[in-house]
Amino acid sequence: MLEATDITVTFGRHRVLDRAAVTVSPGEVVGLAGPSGCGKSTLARVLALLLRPSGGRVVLDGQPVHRWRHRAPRRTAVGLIFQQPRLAVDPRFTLLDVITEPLRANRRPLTRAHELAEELGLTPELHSRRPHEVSDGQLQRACVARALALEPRYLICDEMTTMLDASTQAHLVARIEAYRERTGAGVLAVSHDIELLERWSGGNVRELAPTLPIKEAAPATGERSSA
Ligand SMILES: Nc1ncnc2c1ncn2[C@@H]1O[C@H](COP(=O)(O)OP(=O)(O)OP(=O)(O)O)[C@@H](O)[C@H]1O
Repeated sequence: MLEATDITVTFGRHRVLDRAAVTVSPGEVVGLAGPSGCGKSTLARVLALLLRPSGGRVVLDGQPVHRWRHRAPRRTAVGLIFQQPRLAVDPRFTLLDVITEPLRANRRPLTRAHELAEELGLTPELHSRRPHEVSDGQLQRACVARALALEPRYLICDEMTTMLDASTQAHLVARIEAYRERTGAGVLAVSHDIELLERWSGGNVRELAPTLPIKEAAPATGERSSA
């Protein structure tokens, strides 16, 4: 189980999350909805172990996460797919490099990259192209393949299909569903598209409420100006 409880995240004076909570069980799809700016992506990054919260705790399969900077194998337990693939890849990489990167970093057989490319519908002529030579949909397919490469136990899909057409969206959701059914992975799907979340999660959707901005701290009595 991937559990985040009492998560508080503050950027400067802005409290983005205030005791937020979400839990994803193995094999489950959880939808995460909420208005723009309420902190969905921030919570997704906390769950993906990329952002250390100011407060609260994350527990991964019974183990509390303490060492946020440590590149331990548990990092590979949670895969993350971002909304904008162009911001999520090195522009010098070919699509095959994108998929191969986590395999290489974790000393896994690279042959798996070709299988993943095929599963995601990336034909061989696309493998050697760089991000500027492919469509957003083709690049996102490579990013999904990259996220699946190390067979994560949990997958966080942050607005994964927002910018894509309906058929590419359906294809990517179907690939992740096939992966979930085969491996029993848990999925957190973040989106503005409530219909997509309802359909994908079978109605298992959490709504994240926006927090109020932190109020200016009142000056202590003794420090009050005489003006
Ligand atoms: N690294 C950061 N530094 C400062 N502020 C940040 C940072 N990351 C996010 N924020 C702010 O936190 C708030 C929540 O951002 P977040 O991206 O989590 O919202 P969201 O609910 O995913 O929004 P959207 O649905 O529009 O993608 C926003 O006001 C954003 O500007």
